[in-house]
Amino acid sequence: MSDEKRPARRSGGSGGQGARGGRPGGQGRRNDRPRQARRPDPAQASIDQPRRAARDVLRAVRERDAYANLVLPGLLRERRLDGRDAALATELAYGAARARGLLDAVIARCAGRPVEEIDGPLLDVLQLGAYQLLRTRIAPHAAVATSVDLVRAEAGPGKSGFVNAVLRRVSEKTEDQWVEELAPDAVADPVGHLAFRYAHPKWIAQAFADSLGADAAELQDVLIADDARPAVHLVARPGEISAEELALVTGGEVGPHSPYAVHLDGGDPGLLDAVREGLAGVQDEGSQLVARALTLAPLEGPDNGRWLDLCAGPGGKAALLGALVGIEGGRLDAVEPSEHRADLVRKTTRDLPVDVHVADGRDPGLEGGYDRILVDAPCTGLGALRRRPEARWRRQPSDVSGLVKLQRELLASALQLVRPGGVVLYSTCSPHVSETVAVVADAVRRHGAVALDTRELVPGVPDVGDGPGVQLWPHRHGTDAMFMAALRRPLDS
Ligand SMILES: C[S@@+](CC[C@H](N)C(=O)[O-])C[C@H]1O[C@@H](n2cnc3c(N)ncnc32)[C@H](O)[C@@H]1O
Repeated sequence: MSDEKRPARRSGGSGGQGARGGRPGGQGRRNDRPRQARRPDPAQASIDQPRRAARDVLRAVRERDAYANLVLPGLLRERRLDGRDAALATELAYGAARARGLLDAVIARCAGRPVEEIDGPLLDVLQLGAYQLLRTRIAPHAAVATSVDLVRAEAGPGKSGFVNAVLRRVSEKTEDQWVEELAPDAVADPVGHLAFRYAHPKWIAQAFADSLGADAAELQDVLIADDARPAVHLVARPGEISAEELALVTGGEVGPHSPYAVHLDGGDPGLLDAVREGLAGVQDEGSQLVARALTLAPLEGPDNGRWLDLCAGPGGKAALLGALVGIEGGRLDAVEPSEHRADLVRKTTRDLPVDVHVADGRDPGLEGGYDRILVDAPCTGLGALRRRPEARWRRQPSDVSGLVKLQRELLASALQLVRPGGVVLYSTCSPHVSETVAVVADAVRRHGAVALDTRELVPGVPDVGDGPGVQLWPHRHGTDAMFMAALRRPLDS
């Protein structure tokens, strides 16, 4: 792990000081009485708050299938953690959630048993401790002692002794040494080796390698990019504000690929006036390129301004398409089967010429004859793993086939709803070839759709693959790994 990704060594409190030797007033034997029996000591209570918060996030992910990035902000607010404490809690919770596979392999070796045989609450703390030991500069004695404290407070000294013993073993080697010892051989199984080293399930690393094809040497770069926190991308709403103006008022930088994109260094974009006033939204630059590609695709015959977004929730692309079709005097129909997500589309597209329909895109009950249709299909989301720390461990290879069936059906429906000579743009936030080129090839074969050279629809964007589809990558473009392919319905069909 590079130094800039490590939390700074802390001069006390939550970080570098050992809890045993370094506690304020903590000389000699530790007091083993339950926490509530101790004299309240605000300074001491604050020591473990970030780790408690991180532990509680891991627990929510394990017990309730919660999303770490949705649970953590609420916990930080509720417990009034901010500044360095909030940063530490975030680094530990997200870092441990991402690195789970690697951490579990090390923990299993040190515990002498599979992690499935370790109590869930203990495993949460072990993962947190192992993460600190292997991937941060937090002093080992602090990482171990604070983990022991977390367990002792809840489960008593017997279990904390187990945690102490396992983490001490973990601390005997560096991350590189553990990888050397536990990872599959780099020559015999290069993908398995990189997957282990960069803490990804092998099937996901293999999916990236398959999609990269001849460029699979870049696999390491993709896996590293997946662990980097994505920059905040804003979209300047066409007709409301230009990207240059938006950059000026937000202090951001105009994005390199989309004419609507502005990149911010960080901060909460929801607090920006431009976002609150609806002049701009938060949207990955790759998603902006997808929406724009649909608008640039050449039609046979005139564009009558009837556009359709067949999988619209929560409405990011519908908002961009709605603004663009509005400039031409047209309208967008937006289809979304989930009531809740359809509501989000309504909110995102208010004041735009967009009609939201709660319906199944496979049979939405709309009259055909559309000029342009976007099928931004439900997918595994393997191209946006960096946004959800635990997502890589939640997804299963068995998810793919059900999604592929739905993707094919949605694309077939779109090819029915588009007029002859009109264009369908199929996209996924996954680079898995079963969800991307294979779905498109199936549509060409079965429905006689004509594949257009989609590279021409992302002008100026380099390294998008050999065509006709376009594959974006975080390590090449700074975007999610979005795929897109434009298909035209033949005039004589
Ligand atoms: C990848 S998301 C779309 C993101 C959206 N285009 C945006 O930019 O905000 C896929 C959407 O398809 C919806 N969906 C799932 N099954 C569907 C179906 N049978 N027909 C239409 N949409 C469906 C999901 O609820 C989800 O909102």
